[in-house]
Amino acid sequence: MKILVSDPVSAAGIEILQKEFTVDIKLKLPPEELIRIIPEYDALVVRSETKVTKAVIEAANKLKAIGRAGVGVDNIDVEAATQKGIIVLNAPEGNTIAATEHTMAMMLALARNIPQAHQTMKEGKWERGKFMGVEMRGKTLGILGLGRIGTGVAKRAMAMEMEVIAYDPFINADHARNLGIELMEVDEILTKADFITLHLPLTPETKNLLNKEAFAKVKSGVRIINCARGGVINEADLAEAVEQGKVAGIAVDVFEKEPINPENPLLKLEKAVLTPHLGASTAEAQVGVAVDVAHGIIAALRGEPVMTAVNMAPIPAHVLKVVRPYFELAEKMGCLAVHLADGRINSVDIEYNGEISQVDTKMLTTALVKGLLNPILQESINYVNAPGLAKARGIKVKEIRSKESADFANLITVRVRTDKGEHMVAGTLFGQEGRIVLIDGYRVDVAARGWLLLGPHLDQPGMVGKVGTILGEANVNIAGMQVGRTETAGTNIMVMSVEADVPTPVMLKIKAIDGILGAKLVNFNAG
Ligand SMILES: NC(=O)c1ccc[n+]([C@@H]2O[C@H](COP(=O)([O-])OP(=O)(O)OC[C@H]3O[C@@H](n4cnc5c(N)ncnc54)[C@H](O)[C@@H]3O)[C@@H](O)[C@H]2O)c1
Ligand SMILES: O=C(O)[C@H](O)COP(=O)(O)O
Repeated sequence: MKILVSDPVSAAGIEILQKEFTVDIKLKLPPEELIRIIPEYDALVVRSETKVTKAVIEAANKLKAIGRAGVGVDNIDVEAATQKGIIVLNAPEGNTIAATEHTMAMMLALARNIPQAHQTMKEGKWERGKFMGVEMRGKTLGILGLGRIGTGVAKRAMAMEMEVIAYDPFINADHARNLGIELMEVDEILTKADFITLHLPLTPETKNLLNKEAFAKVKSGVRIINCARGGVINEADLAEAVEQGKVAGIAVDVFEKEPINPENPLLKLEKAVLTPHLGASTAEAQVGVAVDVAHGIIAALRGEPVMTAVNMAPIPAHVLKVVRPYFELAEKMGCLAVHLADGRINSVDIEYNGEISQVDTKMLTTALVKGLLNPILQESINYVNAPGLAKARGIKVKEIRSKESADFANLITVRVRTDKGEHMVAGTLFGQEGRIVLIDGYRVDVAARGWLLLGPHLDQPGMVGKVGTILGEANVNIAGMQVGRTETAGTNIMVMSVEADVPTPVMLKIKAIDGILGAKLVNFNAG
């Protein structure tokens, strides 16, 4: 598989990718060139410079994953990617400290006019009277967006004896209070804060959050720091507020257009401290995000769940710990169930019994649906597109969770209903190994790997021998065999692990044996 890296990403991440894939590094690609070459690639790795537009995504016929070595994904058309089943993942934690520290540096530089004073020194001047600053201690800092970076800034500001207030509608007020931060609405922050710092993503909701109307409400002499995204503040309105003296100064790292347009009004302001999007520019952060994004890309290309995907529901760590060992089993169970089923699938019920039912099992359900669709659809199925593809095919997926579990500590049961009948498979973990323990009500114990030949048959002598003879004549080795029985005698199921694919003519011979009630071959290696 081939990966394109189109922005500067640390060698630490590239080397991880190169161990498994061919990696092309092509920087500063013009948009039309990116569109031209993207069909060759299975994954794309970017930072904030490459614009992954709808047109790029439409041209990307092989693309399975887009990795962002950093946090903000506003340069990627996530919706278009989701519609195409492309996983978009980021590296949200690697640059948190770097961006937090840059914010503090910008705030202090702004409060003490450091860049402006430095510039006069370089010009051979000694202008002590010109650069009167303000202290941070005792001032109110308003934080817009109390996520990873916002919280880091809050903690550091409190160490400098600032009062911290914050706006974040998605943060629990008790959580904020425990940190010593009072949550407020934006307007209240505008009227109270001496310093305002932004740590919000750029989304349709946050675009132009600080505009002319907002600047009309701010405390006169407020200082504003933006190390989040250009576009969250309207630059023209900000420049006007600074020129009018309503805003005493600004420190800005991110711009509506990057690289910055030479006409940008912020460039002309004396009371502006500006850096060219350097928030994540530390050696440590770049290694961190590159390594994290490399692991995310590898997981995505292997078809495993991606913990940092932004177009999949995130899985909290305590849930992940419980469900992670079951991902592969769930996927294989889906694969087995779809092989058993004849006809059009109407619904899939997945029941979780035991301890596992006590956590959110949505991602396991997605794994199972992925395994179920993989053998029947041409396109590549992943954790992003599986639920949508099932829905588009009219398959109703239902989860049932119950703490009760009769014979096993944990059991996953899938029932597939088609227009021709119903089939079921149940599985559990023995230690770390996934085992299938029920097939259509027959008690079995098989590992879900390799090739599995299933032969429901009449409970009469000689059945296994006849199948074994046909396989032997076809030179197909049997690695393991068992017969599943139900309480009610009459029919059994033979389950054979075979060491190679069974050719169709051989399967037809097996199906034709008198007493065999339809044989199936499941290839767990596929997909
Ligand atoms: N300058 C840089 O180099 C640099 C580096 C890293 C991150 N960033 C930017 O900083 C932003 C924040 O990063 P983070 O790691 O703290 O992310 P985060 O996801 O941890 O925090 C973002 C916070 O914003 C809040 N939020 C989201 N939508 C909101 C809305 N409509 N109104 C109010 N609050 C909203 C969320 O609840 C969350 O708490 C990123 O989105 C990125 O754009 C910039
Ligand atoms: O969102 C981010 O992670 C930062 O803005 C960093 O962007 P960069 O990777 O382009 O430096």
